[in-house]
Amino acid sequence: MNDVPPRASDSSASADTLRSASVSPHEDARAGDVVENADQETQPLPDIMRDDAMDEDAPTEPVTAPINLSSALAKQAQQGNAYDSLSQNVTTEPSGSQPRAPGMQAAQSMFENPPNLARIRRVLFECKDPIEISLEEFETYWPFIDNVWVKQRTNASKEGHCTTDYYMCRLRRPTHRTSETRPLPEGKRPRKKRVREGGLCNFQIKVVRFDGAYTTVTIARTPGSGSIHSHDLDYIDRVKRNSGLMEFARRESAKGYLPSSIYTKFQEEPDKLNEAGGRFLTVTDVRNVSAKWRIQNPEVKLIPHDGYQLVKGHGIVKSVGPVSASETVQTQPIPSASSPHLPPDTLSFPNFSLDFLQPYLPNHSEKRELPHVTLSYASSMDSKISLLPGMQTVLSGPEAKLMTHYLRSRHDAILIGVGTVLADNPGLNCRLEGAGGFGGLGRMWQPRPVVIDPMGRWPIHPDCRMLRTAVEGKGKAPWVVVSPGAQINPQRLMMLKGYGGDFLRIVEYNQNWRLRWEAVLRALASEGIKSVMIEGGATVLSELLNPEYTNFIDSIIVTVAPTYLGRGGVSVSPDSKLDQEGKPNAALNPRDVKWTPLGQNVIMCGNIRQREPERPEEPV
Ligand SMILES: NC(=O)C1=CN([C@@H]2O[C@H](COP(=O)(O)OP(=O)(O)OC[C@H]3O[C@@H](n4cnc5c(N)ncnc54)[C@H](OP(=O)(O)O)[C@@H]3O)[C@@H](O)[C@H]2O)C=CC1
Ligand SMILES: Nc1nc(O)c(N)c(N[C@@H]2O[C@H](COP(=O)(O)O)[C@@H](O)[C@H]2O)n1
Repeated sequence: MNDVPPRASDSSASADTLRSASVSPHEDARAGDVVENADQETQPLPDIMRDDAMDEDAPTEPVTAPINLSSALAKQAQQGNAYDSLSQNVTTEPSGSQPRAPGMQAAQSMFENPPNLARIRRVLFECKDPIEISLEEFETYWPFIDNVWVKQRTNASKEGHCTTDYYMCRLRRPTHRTSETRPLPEGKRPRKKRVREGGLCNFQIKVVRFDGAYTTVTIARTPGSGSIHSHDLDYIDRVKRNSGLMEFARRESAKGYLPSSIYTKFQEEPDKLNEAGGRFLTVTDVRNVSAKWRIQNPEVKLIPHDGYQLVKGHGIVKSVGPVSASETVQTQPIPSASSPHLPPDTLSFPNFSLDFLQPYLPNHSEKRELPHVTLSYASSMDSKISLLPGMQTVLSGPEAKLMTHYLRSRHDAILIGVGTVLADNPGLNCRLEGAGGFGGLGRMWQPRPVVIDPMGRWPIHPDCRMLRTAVEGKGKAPWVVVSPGAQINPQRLMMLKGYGGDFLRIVEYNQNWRLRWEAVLRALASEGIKSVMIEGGATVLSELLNPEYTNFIDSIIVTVAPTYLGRGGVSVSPDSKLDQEGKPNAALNPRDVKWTPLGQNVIMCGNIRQREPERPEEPV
């Protein structure tokens, strides 16, 4: 694990924050931080309980005791909520199966894929970002993608809690002619095996397993790895079959079925077979699996599946005629591919291009001291973001809403002021299909909500949407930025930590006795946050559009709605500015501006801070 940079928060460089040991090991850490946090996570409860800033005598809130995310999920599983998390889905209805009408017989399917298999195979193939998943998820999905990888070595930590397996893409390893490496038995001809030069793909990953109360597995590219494979997943599926798929074949062989019958049954469900990586499965693959089983069971007479027969010269053919009218069953309308496994609030991934956003988005490979900051909000024609103070107002149409959720997925954190939390009780998660909790693994694509609440005014409790979202595995728990004067009693602190959230205390003020934005951003950077999308509200946005902050703001993405909210509305507007001669001047002019219509809205994108020129990727 030497190649994971230590968290800056472990050094003394970070701002004075309340963050310390996490009660919920898997939720608090960013993917890839597992081992570095390991010691922290097993420490006794933090000293924070004795912090001077705490009001130990303050009345306690009605708290349901510190809650650990995994036990919360287990609790929900017992309650039968099928939509709560991927780990829940793993044990529920498999993907590809269709709803059955009452009384309908179970379909004669030979194999059942785990939910969302195609998408998850792609995620585990691309490894775009480090991903932290439960052991159960790992054991369910890894066999279906193990054909891509060849293990290079394994490292185990001294205490044995952490094991790291290093893998390279199969196409990096050369293959040899059998006859060149091994003498052949007499009379046996060499197999016509295609020789492959090594080094065709420089993709390398590590799989870090951390054994604790809740065992997690983190999958991440290693520093020397290329950023993408030099080929697609189909290419590897053609070269080698994965072991999840072959396990289906092995199980069926062990029931004594003919390889050609097993192969035929696979081919009857081509979508499911493709989903499992079996597009290039051959009858020989199945024969090889069956032959292994036959060595132990030579006496068994192999048979075709029910409803099939072996016809000499034709192979396996269906032996039954069409189903008679009395046997037909009215089925429910077929839902879209994976919808039975997704929460009802899932948003479909935009089917329109969002390429116009690209120049304004964070580039996480860029080395920088402070996070990339994007201001993103929705405004009326008269620059109002809500009808009245404290009133949530919808200004984004459906397309712009999808865009906002996409933007959330592209940032490490989403920041808002306490005024917005009190007005909107927002979820601040990414609800696009494919995000963690919405068909994706772990907390992938889920940003960290950050709330600026200097005085601790937010009466945070388990019913807040942000905490519910975290418990349901649909987002991360919030970090609340407070000043030293905030009254945070220990129960409140422990509750938030129990959900995987935390308080960050900032002790630096500006001349107006407001928290210094630079200190806030530095504290976030020290916690590993590389990009922040600031959504609001009016006070936060108006302040950050002032000249003293333009150096901290990279880009601005405003959704403009075709409506006037009127004078009573809440405006986003920086302070007025005068030029050197004292004449009124524009307060801020974003650069590289692009206007893009999206449904009924227009999206204005612009840069504020001068951008560093993009650096070419370092050679490996
Ligand atoms: N259309 C859109 O895109 C959006 C609309 N909104 C709307 O905006 C409205 C809320 O706006 P608003 O009331 O201005 O609230 P904000 O969300 O801007 O929160 C303001 C509060 O945050 C704290 N704060 C902000 N900056 C600092 C700082 N530098 N130092 C210390 N504290 C700071 C202060 O808390 P304290 O007072 O405790 O000192 C301040 O009063 C709502 O109606 C909401 O619906 C919100 C987001 C997006
Ligand atoms: N982009 C955008 N368009 C609007 O019309 C809005 N009202 C907002 N509001 C912001 O989104 C938050 C709600 O988030 P959830 O849907 O609850 O996750 C709200 O708090 C504002 O920050 N944004």
